[in-house]
Amino acid sequence: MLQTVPFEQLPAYKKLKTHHKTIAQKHLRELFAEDPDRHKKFSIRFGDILLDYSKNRINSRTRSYLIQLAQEAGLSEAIEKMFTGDKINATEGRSVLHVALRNRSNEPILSDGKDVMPEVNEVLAKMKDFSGRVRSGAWKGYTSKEITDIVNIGIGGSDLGPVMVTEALKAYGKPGLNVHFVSNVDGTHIAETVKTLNPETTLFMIASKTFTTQETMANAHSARDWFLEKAADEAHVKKHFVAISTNRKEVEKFGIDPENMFGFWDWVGGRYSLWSAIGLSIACFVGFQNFEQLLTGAHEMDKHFRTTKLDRNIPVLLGLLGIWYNNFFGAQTQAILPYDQYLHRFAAYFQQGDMESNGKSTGRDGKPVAHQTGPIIWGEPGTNGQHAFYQLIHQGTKLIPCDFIAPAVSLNPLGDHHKMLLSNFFAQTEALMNGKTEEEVRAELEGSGKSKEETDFLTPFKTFSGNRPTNSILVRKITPKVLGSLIAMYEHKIFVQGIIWNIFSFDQWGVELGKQLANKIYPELQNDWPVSNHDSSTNGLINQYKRWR
Ligand SMILES: O=P(O)(O)OC[C@H]1O[C@@](O)(CO)[C@@H](O)[C@@H]1O
Repeated sequence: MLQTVPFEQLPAYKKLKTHHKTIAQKHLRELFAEDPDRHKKFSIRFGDILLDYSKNRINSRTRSYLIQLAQEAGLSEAIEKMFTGDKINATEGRSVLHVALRNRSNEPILSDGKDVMPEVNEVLAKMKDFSGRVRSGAWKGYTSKEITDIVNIGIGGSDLGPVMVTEALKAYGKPGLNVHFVSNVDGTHIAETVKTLNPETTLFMIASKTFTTQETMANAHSARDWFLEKAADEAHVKKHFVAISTNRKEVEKFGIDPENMFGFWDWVGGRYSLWSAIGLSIACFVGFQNFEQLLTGAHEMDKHFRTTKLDRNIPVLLGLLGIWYNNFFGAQTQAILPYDQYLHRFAAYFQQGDMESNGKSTGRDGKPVAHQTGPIIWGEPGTNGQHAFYQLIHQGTKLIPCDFIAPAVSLNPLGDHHKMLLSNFFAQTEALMNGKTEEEVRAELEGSGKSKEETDFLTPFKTFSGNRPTNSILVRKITPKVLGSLIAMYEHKIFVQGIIWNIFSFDQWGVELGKQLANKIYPELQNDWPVSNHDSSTNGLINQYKRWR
C-alpha cells in the first residue's frame, strides 16, 4: 500500500511555504542576471529531447526543497511499487502496469504473482500479424477488396490516444489507408464519418475496455446496421468488425468472433491504454514497426523514471514544478503548447490523462484533502494560440504555467516556415520571462514620435510584467520513438503529482454519477408524457425538449 501522509503535513511543505515568500519576490530577470549558467543548471538532455526548465521561478534551494517533498511523500518507493505490480490502484484492487505494455526488456513483471509478459507479447504478436495483413491487402472484405478505411469506435481512453498518436504520426501513415474515429453518442459523429465510406472496404474496430460503455455500444450497433444495409449477410460481419476489450463475454454477445478479439487487462487504465491493443488502429496506420518504436520510446522514459535520481529525473521535476505553481502560487491550470501542427490533439489527450487521474478531492487516507490537487489542462498548437489566448497569458491576472514543445526538424520542410515557427517558439518563452518594462515601453513610444500625453496614456497598457514561468521541451524531430518518450514523460509526471498530493490517480469514480442519472433519464425520453420527478430545472428542461422535438 502507498503511504497516506497529507501533503501539507510533509516537513518540506513548511520549508517551501517560507521559501516561497522570498523567491516570489525575485523576478526571473534577476534570477538569470544572478547566474549566467542558469540554462545549464536547469536543463536535462534525454536522447533527442532537451528539457530546459530554467525559465521557472526557482533557484537551487527551491529545487532541493521540492525534491525533499518528493522523498518525504515516498515517491521512490511508490515508483518501485508501480513497476513491480503492487495494487496501487487500491479502490479497484488493481495493479497499474501500462509500463508492462511497452516493456521491451521483456524482464518479468508480476501481477498477482504471475508474469504478465507472455500474454503482453502474445497480443503484440497478434497485432503485428493483423496489422500486417490489413496493410498488405491480405485481409480482404466480403467482396474480396482490400481495406481502405479503418473506423475506431471508442471513447475516452479508447479513442483519445489513438486519435492523438495517428494525428501526431500522420507523416508515417500508409497512403491509401485512412483512419477515422467515432466517439460521441451524438448520431452526427457516426453519420458524418460513414457518409463517404464503402462498407466493402471498411474495417470497424470496436474499442472498449469494458465493452459496456453506452456511447461505444450505440455507435457499434449503428455501424453494424450501416454495414448490413449493404452487406446483408451476418456472415460478412467477421471480415469487417474486430473488438478490443477485456470483456470477452460482452464481445461475443455483440456478435464479434472471439478470433477477432484483441484482449487487454484490468491492470491497464483506459487513459493509459494506447500501448495495448487499443493502439491497434495506430499499428495499422503507421505499421507495426513504428508502433514498436513508440513502445521503445516510452520504455526508455520508463527506465529513466525508475532509475534516475530525483533531481535529474524529468517526470519528477515536471511534476514538482507543477506542484510549485499549483500549491504555492495558486495557479489553477497548466497549458501544453506544442509548436507542431501534427501535435494538435496532444493537450486534449492529457485532459483525460491528467484530469481524470488527479481531479480528486479525497486523500488516500479517505479524508477530504486540504490542498489543491489536479490542474486544468488545456492548450492549442503554436502559433495559433498566439492569436487566441496569449493576451491573457502575457497580460492577464492569472498565472498560467506553460509547457512549450517544438521539434528542431520539421516533417514538412517548406521554405522558411519552420524557422518562422521556431522563432515564435523561442520568442514567446523569452517574452513571458522578461516582459517589457515601463521604461522600455516609454522609450519605444517616444522613439516612434508619440507625444508625452500619448506616451503617458499608452505606457501602462503596453507594459508586460514578465516573470511568467515556462518549460521548453525541444526535440530533434517528432518520430514514433520521441513521441513515445514524450507521452510516457507526462504519464509519469501525473503519477508523481498524485503520489505527492496523497490521492489515488488510477480510478475514476467521478465519471459514474452522471452516467447513472443518464441511464435513469433515458427511459423517460421514450414517451411524450411530462416528467415531474426531478428538480424544477431538470423537469423544465426535459419537458421543453419533449414539446420541441
Ligand atoms: O474503454 P471503455 O471501457 O469503453 O471506457 C471508455 C472511457 O470511459 C471512462 O470514462 C470510464 O468509464 C474512461 O475512464 C474510459 O477511458
